[in-house]
Parts: sequence; structure tokens; C-alpha cells
Amino acid sequence: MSATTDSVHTLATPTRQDQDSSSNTAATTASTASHDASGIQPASSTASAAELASTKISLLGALKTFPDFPIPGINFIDILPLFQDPVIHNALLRALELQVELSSTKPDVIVGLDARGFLFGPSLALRLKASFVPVRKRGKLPGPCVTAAYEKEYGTDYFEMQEGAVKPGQKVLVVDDIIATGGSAAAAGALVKQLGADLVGYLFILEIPFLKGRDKLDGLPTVTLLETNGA
Ligand SMILES: O=P(O)(O)OC[C@H]1O[C@H](OP(=O)(O)OP(=O)(O)O)[C@H](O)[C@@H]1O
Ligand SMILES: Nc1ncnc2[nH]cnc12
Repeated sequence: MSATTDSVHTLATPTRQDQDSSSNTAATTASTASHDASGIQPASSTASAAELASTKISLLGALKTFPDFPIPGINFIDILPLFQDPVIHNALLRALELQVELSSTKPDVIVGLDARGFLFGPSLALRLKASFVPVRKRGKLPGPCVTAAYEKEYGTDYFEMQEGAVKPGQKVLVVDDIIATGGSAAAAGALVKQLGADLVGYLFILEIPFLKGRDKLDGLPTVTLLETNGA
């Protein structure tokens, strides 16, 4: 197991758990600082930053990796165990909430991506007193929609949003479980902008850094709680 460290990350040693024969704990790094564009946190946020750092570490041991899923060559990182234990689930939501509070912008709307962005997007929106709006895979939403095609780690797909779901002047934060190649998030961001809203940034539970997904996000503030290259 290996994990990287750099100037904005502190290495956290995840606990390997022998949970079942087909899975293992992901080699993962918990960020102790926001990955936002400025990297600056106000002095008044010190207590929140400390809480966030310890909360992230409690999330690490729950992740599992599945080699060669859904196709050979992909090391699939399963975030679903984060929702199986209510203590970990609550810690996750608290960490995401703190992460948004530490950023400079309060979003009006949380846009969550089909399907795993739906697992925490609405709960996070409630905590932030923001709206929740879904981005769905093509053909699932009724009424007039805007559509964007995108490439991801294991194929091509299409995202849609309903016209009018976000409005000009609204500050929108796009959230999803994982940023891999960044194709899904970039497509969602393009739809938000096409509808005239103000895309203020992206928030993910987990980043796979070697796939350089951030490079597709136009330099917008992009925050991830955890990261792993799936080793
Ligand atoms: O950064 P990318 O390369 O675009 O990959 C990340 C996306 O891939 C996964 O979704 P997937 O399309 O597999 O669908 P699901 O959430 O419905 O399982 C994941 O939940 C992200 O949405
Ligand atoms: N390696 C991966 N594991 C889990 N979800 C993903 N979505 C895209 N790539 C993924």
C-alpha cells in the first residue's frame, strides 16, 4: 500500500481491514487542507479545519477496491460502505458540510450527479439550506432538457438537466462521489453554465489523481475529501 504526500497534504495511514476475500481497503490520503484554488483558509476557520482533518481520517478505512470492475484494467473504488454505518455516514456529511463552510462561497444550489451523487447530495443540500437539483443519465428526466455527451474512465455517456432547474444568478456547486477522468463533472458543469447559472465549483468525496480529472474543470475551485490512485 502506498500513498503520496505533498505540500498541501498530510499523509494519513489507513487501516487495512480484512473485510472479505474480494476486497481490500483503498490506499488513500486524507487531505488536511482544502484543495481550493487559493488554498487560503481564514484564521476563524481553524477549529473547523481541525475537526475536518480528524473526520476525514475516520472515513479512510471504509473504502474498498475491486480490481477489474466493471471492465479489466479498472481498479474500482467502492464508496458505498461509507453509507452502511450511520456513524461513518454522519461523519461523511459533516466533513462535506465543513468543507463547503471553509470555502468562500455559499452555494444556493447543490447539483448532484446520477447516481452516486444522489447518495449524499440531498442531505448535504439540507445541511447547507440549499436546493438540490439532479443531473441524470439521458432519457430519465421528463420535459425539455439540455444534454451533454462525455467520456469517462470506462466508456461514453450522456447527462441531462431539466431546463429551468437552475437559474441565472444562482450559485451552483456540483457534487459527486468520485472524480476520475473528470468527464462526468465537466459535462455537468457545462450543463449548469448552459442554463445560465453561476458555477462556483466542484466537491467530491474522492479523487483519483493520476487521471488528472481536475484539468477538465477550467480551474474552478475543486475540493476533494480523500484521494487514492487505487493501489
Ligand atoms: O471522472 P469520471 O471519469 O467521469 O468518472 C467519475 C464518475 O464515474 C462514476 O459514475 P458512473 O458513470 O460509473 O455511474 P454511477 O454513479 O451511476 O455508478 C462516478 O460515480 C462518477 O460520476
Ligand atoms: N475507478 C473508479 N472507481 C469507482 N468509480 C469510478 N468512476 C470512474 N472511475 C472509477
